[in-house]
Amino acid sequence: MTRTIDYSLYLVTGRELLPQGKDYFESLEESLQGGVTVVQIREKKAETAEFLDIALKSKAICDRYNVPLIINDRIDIALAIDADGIHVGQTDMPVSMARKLLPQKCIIGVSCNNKEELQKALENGADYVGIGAIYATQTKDLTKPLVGVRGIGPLLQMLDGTSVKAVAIGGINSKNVLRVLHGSVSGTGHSLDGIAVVSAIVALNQPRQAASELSEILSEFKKGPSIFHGMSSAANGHTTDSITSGVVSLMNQIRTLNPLVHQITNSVVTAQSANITISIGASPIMATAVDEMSDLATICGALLVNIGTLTPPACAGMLAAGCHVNTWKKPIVFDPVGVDLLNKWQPSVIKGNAGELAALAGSIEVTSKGVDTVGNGFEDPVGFVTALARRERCIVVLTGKTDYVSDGHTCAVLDNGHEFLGKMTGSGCATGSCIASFCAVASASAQTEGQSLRGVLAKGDMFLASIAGILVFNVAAELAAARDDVKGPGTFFPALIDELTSLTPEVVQEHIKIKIV
Ligand SMILES: Cc1ncc(COP(=O)(O)OP(=O)(O)O)c(N)n1
Ligand SMILES: Cc1nc(C(=O)O)sc1CCOP(=O)(O)O
Repeated sequence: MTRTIDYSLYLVTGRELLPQGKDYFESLEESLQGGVTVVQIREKKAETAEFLDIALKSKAICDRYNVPLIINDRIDIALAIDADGIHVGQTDMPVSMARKLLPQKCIIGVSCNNKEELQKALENGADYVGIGAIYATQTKDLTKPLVGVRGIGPLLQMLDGTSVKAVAIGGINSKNVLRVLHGSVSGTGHSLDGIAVVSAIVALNQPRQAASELSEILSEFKKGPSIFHGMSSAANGHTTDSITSGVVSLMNQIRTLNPLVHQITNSVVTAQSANITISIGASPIMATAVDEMSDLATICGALLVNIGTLTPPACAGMLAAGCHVNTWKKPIVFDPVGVDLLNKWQPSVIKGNAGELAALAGSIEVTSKGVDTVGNGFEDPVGFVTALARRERCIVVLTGKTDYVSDGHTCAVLDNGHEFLGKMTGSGCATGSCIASFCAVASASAQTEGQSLRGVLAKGDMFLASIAGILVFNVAAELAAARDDVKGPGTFFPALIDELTSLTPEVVQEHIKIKIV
């Protein structure tokens, strides 16, 4: 009978990567102690006798930990040591032939880089697939395009209804593993069965510690709450009353906390967004240089990435900033869309107008002219944002005359605002600054004592924070537009800044127009 394999933490060996002086067998044993669940012996340069010797000794060690052993490419070695299975690449022994040569109990894994290869692996009866390479790697010369985190989901979806398992491989380490796990879930909810690594364990002096850290992240991810690991508490049943009191609480905290909100935004609105951030009680920093991103991630409360007038340095800054901020488990608000960036880091909130979000979703229902949406928007905006939030595994905010906020389960429909906002450039960007500021407050004030944050992408209720950001901005806009000194869009903006500065939670509570669907 085929052995049941736990693919969670799949170690592929690489003797050439061992730190100087580290013994291979000692490293293997330590990684098993750290929580490796399956091992593949990959020897690209060893002669047969040496490969056999290593495989035999490795098998004895794996047996002691009851961990299955797989052999890379070589069926003869797999047979000789009674391995649990083999792993073949696209140019190795075909799966159907390997199946004939190996005992029935042996599992067969195949490397897949794209849909065609995966389809063939399925037809040929593979037991599992290694999807890669996800990121660039120093361990192997790659000949095919990177799959990227966002390329995994569509491949996993092809495994729906089959018993074929999947691991991701290539450049995965303790810093990016959570992004890989989160970002790869398919639209049908199919997740990876595990991750395969070489250098993230083998190249380290402390393989036990490295394996244990990865193992902990994997198990926390598996048992995490269903809604994006704490980014929304809406599934527990938000009502309009609970949202109102949550918004009041965030507003009460923002001026005391005065969170630093790092914003990489387009050049048209930089000063305006910074002033709006100050007026609501947060503190903006509009840095773009890559070198500053690591330090900024330690001190900022949240990051807003707003792609608009993209320049190569700003783009590099966005890439680096997101990775560092993810590491610190702080919120990222993304406005609106750069798929390459989403391969590298995970936003907590995606915010955009109908045209921008349609482009991200690949929908042709709505198009854009410049930054503006053409037409009336989506026929079913609630269904659209809810589905997109589920797919992107974060809060989605659709802005417009009516604003929609969803965490993939609950959708809040917000009807505050004023037509002058549509006549002011960058009002959407300013909403992003407000959302990011309240995300920073929600994150800083999240109660996480006694909870492991290993599997968590960002602390705090980002659903509530997004609603707070929109409400504060839109209620202030209503108050500004109603003032006697405001004659039109020109006098509106300074009045808006004044109203944001003096806005109280009580006034927001009085004006709030919200429906939960
Ligand atoms: C789990 C897993 N996935 C992919 C590979 C790569 O195998 P292959 O394509 O055969 O390339 P080489 O390992 O031969 O370089 C793997 N080994 N394991
Ligand atoms: C062995 C291997 N196969 C890959 C594939 O894409 O099929 S990537 C890879 C190397 C993975 O090493 P590391 O974890 O050090 O990046």
